[in-house]
Amino acid sequence: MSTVDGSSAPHSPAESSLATSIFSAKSPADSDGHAARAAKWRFATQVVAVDGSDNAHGASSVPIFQTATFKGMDGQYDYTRSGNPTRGGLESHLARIYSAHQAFALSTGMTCLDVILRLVKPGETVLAGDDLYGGTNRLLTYAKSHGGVDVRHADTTDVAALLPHLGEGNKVKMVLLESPTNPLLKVADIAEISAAVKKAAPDAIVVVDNTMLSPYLQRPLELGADIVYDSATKYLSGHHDVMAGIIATGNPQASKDIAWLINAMGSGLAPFDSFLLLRGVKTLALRMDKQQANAQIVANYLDALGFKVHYPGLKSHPKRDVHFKQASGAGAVLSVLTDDTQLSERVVSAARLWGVSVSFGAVNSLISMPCLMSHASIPAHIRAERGLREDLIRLCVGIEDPRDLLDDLEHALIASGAIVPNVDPTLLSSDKLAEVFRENPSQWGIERARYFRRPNVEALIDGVSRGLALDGVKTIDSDIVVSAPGKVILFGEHAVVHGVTAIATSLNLRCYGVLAPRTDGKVAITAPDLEAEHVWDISSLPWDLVPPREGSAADEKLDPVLLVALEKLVAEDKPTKTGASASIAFLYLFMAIARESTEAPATTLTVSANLPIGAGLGSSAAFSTCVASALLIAHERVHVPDAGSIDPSHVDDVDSWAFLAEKVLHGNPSGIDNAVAVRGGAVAFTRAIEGKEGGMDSIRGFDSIRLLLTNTRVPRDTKSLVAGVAAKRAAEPHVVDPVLGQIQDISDEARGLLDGSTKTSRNGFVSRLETLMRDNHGHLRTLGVSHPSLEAVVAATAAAPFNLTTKLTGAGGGGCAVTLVPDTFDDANLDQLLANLRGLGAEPYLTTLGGPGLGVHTRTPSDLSSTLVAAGPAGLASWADSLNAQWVHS
Ligand SMILES: Nc1ncnc2c1ncn2[C@@H]1O[C@H](COP(=O)(O)OP(=O)(O)OP(=O)(O)O)[C@@H](O)[C@H]1O
Ligand SMILES: C[C@@](O)(CCO)CC(=O)[O-]
Repeated sequence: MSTVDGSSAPHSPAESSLATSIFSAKSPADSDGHAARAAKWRFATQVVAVDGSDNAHGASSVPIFQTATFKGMDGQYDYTRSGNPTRGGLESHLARIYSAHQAFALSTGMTCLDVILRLVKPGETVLAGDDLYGGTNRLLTYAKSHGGVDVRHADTTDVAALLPHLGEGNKVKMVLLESPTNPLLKVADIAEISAAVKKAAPDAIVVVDNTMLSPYLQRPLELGADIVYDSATKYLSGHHDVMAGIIATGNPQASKDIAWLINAMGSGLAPFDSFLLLRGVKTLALRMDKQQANAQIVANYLDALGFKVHYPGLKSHPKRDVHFKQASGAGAVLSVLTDDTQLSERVVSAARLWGVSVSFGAVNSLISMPCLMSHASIPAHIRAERGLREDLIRLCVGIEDPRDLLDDLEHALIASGAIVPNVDPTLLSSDKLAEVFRENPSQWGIERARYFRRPNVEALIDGVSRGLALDGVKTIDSDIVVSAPGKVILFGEHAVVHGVTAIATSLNLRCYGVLAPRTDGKVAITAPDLEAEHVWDISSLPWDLVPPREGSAADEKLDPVLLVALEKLVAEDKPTKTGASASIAFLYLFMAIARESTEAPATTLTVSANLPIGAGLGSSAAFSTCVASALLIAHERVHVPDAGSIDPSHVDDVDSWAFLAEKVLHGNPSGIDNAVAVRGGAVAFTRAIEGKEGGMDSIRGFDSIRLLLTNTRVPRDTKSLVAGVAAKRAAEPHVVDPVLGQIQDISDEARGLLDGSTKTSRNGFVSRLETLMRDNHGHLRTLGVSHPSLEAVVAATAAAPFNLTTKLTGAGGGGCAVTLVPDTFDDANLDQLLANLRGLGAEPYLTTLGGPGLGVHTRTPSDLSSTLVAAGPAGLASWADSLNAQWVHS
């Protein structure tokens, strides 16, 4: 019997666990051979078959003997430090599942190591692996500094690296291994090392920390190790609700030594915690199967995305064969490198379902950064020496539905910028992917990864370092000053999107832009009319998403992936709706024209217009033309002559890029607005569509008519109005298609009248134009793009004594109306009409039609941005004139 002070050898049930196993207890005679059959039960059966016989009432689970002392002098127990029936029940059960001579339950895994290290005397050597849990490392360091123990580290993946330490003259008492290691999942050949140690240093013991796999997947005692320990806080308990450690010994001497120490130190597990652990361990096999299957899916997914993943379940693991020789599964811990510590931090902090926590082995999935958490106690330089990189993320996989685990992880990877969507026409549909999941979940992880890819990290890092080395940043020499006009569509708006000819002219209201150099590696847009001011680090833009392109003209289509990325980026600033669209269009062109961050000039674009914005007068095309031309000039792709006009091929390039920006702003524009903004004058424009040839002819007759523009001041959005007409056409082609045909007839007739090819009197000319305008407005109403505010203007102008004809212009839905004012219209009546319109809350413009398209200032003094802003919309025309008329045009 053990004594309270532990001075004699302890006697606990665990000591005789094999002899008193449940099988012999239940059937001492073993008359039916049950014990022999039960001894062959597989692990999953053994782990639930806990002996409940050792209690007076036949309780089917081991009761909690919550007592410190036991009465009497001759019973099996006297003092719980030395032995307790609950702990004893746990220990005898664990001895079976570890294939151990004896098993001991202690308060934590680190206590286990502390007890085991006491087997080493001062002056003796512990030879340990070089990728150890941080707490292990800390305790070894303490044993060295306070216990005089010589601690050495070696690469345990290579037996040859251990041998020099084991030879004659070395006092190796203990070889301490983890396999696989935490967190690098390095694998040591336990059988080979045990044999080598026995041969070269027969007195040394081999100790294995088996926490990463648990006895379900690996039993080192069967491989020749002398002592195994486990942090039972992990897989053995499985629920992170108890702290415990298990030591399992392979031979009587080790059992005797360990039992003596535990009793002497008093580190045995408390009764209630023993109960919890025994409860948890019964589901070990079940939990581990699911966790491991999930881990394989996660590893496959990350590996297929191109990350460096450490996991023995992957074919790429260098010691996969060794691992599966000694273990029956790959476990549920893996680690992954992102190549960027901050990126890793962002991934970890963006995860939600994956809990950010130290430890592992519980049913819940966890994510952590070992260098900041579990391994932070290892000095940084030693971590670096041992290949433990700061960007390493450890994933400890639980039993959740793997689809939710990947959803959450994927979300974290996307949100942190670690992966970007992959546009690939061969990707599986979501139905097909769901089928793959049902049939082969592990393959599903790989298929799912194909939807994404890693951005070009080198380019990003390169960009960042360039962003820091500001001296080398590209910019422009001096301000680039540009301007472009708005437009009025007289006939054919909306229909033009569907291939009908439209007739439009430029306006003397314009947008002005100044692109100014910066020296801080940033790019910015300032749009005082929208109260928008935004700035971005050039290096932080998603350069890897810029689609490849050849030639100087723009792509025909927007890249949806880049667009979505820019929408997200711009949204971070919480801009207004118009500020967001202007920023996205600007950044899209900024990136697509430069193609690479190294080519992008650090600049600020300041824009302001005396055009009403979002009123149907082409403010977006004027803005787009300013953006495109300023950037192309910055890249020296458009040359500005000292005098004369801009080269027509350069004008075409500006038009193609302005059209791309219009696509950002309008979704599906016809191209008429940018054609007019870039080239000026009046045009008959037909979009090339569905095999029909497009075309653009200039026409002259506009300058001979007087038009009144009235802004209803009802805001609207061209993009949604254009989309609305497309939707109506799809739903009611029998209504819309005939209307489109009639608008084509109207445009054809108007074109003949305006260019003079249809001969008629002046009165006949005006009255025919009025009829065409009235008809066209009626058709636009049928298309659903008029608005009560526009109808109010139509009515006010049609009323006596004015009797004028008005139609909406541009996208409608509010915005502007255009009224034909005959030559003979009385000036006093005009004043009255203007007053009436203002009375409606509208804003009438008497403005000049026609006029130049793209304008570029040739000798720009610097620092014009602030004067542009100071001029304000009303002062822009005189501001432009004050620049000494050194403008060239398209
Ligand atoms: N002065 C400006 N400063 C900055 N951005 C502008 C300016 N003018 C126009 N924009 C951009 O163009 C958008 C307005 O486009 P929208 O198509 O709604 O109006 P519009 O071009 O005036 O009308 P329409 O295309 O029917 O002629 C704004 O949201 C903004 O993104
Ligand atoms: C409504 C529309 O026809 C004119 C917008 O100014 C659209 C377009 O042509 O792009």
